[in-house]
Amino acid sequence: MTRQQLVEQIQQKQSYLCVGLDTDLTKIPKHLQSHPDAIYEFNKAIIDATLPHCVSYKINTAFYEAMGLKGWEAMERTVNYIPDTHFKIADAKRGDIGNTSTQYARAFFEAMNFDAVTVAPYMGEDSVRPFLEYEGKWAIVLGLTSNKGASDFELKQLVSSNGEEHLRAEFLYERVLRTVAKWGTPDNLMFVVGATQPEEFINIRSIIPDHFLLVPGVGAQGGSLKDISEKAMNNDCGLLVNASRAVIYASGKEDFATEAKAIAEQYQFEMKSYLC
Ligand SMILES: O=c1ccn([C@@H]2O[C@H](COP(=O)(O)O)[C@@H](O)[C@H]2O)c(=O)[nH]1
Repeated sequence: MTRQQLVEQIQQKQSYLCVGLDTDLTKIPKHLQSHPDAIYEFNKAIIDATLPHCVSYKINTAFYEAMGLKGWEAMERTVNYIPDTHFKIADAKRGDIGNTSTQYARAFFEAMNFDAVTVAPYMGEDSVRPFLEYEGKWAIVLGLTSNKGASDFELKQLVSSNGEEHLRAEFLYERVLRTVAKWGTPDNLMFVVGATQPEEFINIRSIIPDHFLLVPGVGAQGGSLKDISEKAMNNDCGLLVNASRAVIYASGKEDFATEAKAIAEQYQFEMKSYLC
């Protein structure tokens, strides 16, 4: 999906919600757990219910990989079920030497029909580049993540080498944004920014004004949709805000899909107010 198509979807739907399909067999409703295709059946019901309220789905591959072959099959069937109107993200956090990243890119962009893959930037340009070489596909690089451990490396200040002592030394995540932004364009590169890092949103936008941000951390992790929307939206919206557990586990009973729809609709309603 191109940037223009994504922006059109956001405008049409008046939503920048990404529903996270972090589907865990132990957390889905009891009546589905014994179904031979439980994960796929659950995902299908969630997708049918939330489709009008979101523009994207994010499949966190860990939940599927953990189930072995059956999990990979459920992932593939799920991604094929999502219509092409919706932006399909493999949250796989890949990245390796170029020769290996090329195979990861093939796995998600050729063997499977994802629009984007999340990528860890630690191994540098050759590890990210293979994900940027597909027309209409995207790398979503980890910038400032939503977890507590973001302070272990991402929020560490680098020792200044330019002699500008009056300036605060750069955070590692800022260096990542500035450097990685040169490897791609706002048409094939997004960044992950956690909704739990509100004090950094304005700074992030000053460094990468045009890129889309994939924002996990609202809902179960307590981040604020209002904060991210007011501080980091750009002229194209520029945001995909993810909620996984808050939507898919809105109810643990037979009404799970109806309740997921209701939560997705609430997010869409709030998003509408920030878009106008
Ligand atoms: O910084 C990050 C990067 C990725 N994630 C992923 O997003 C979802 C969040 O799930 P919730 O249930 O809405 O909390 C999940 O797949 C994470 O692995 C993140 O949370 N933070």
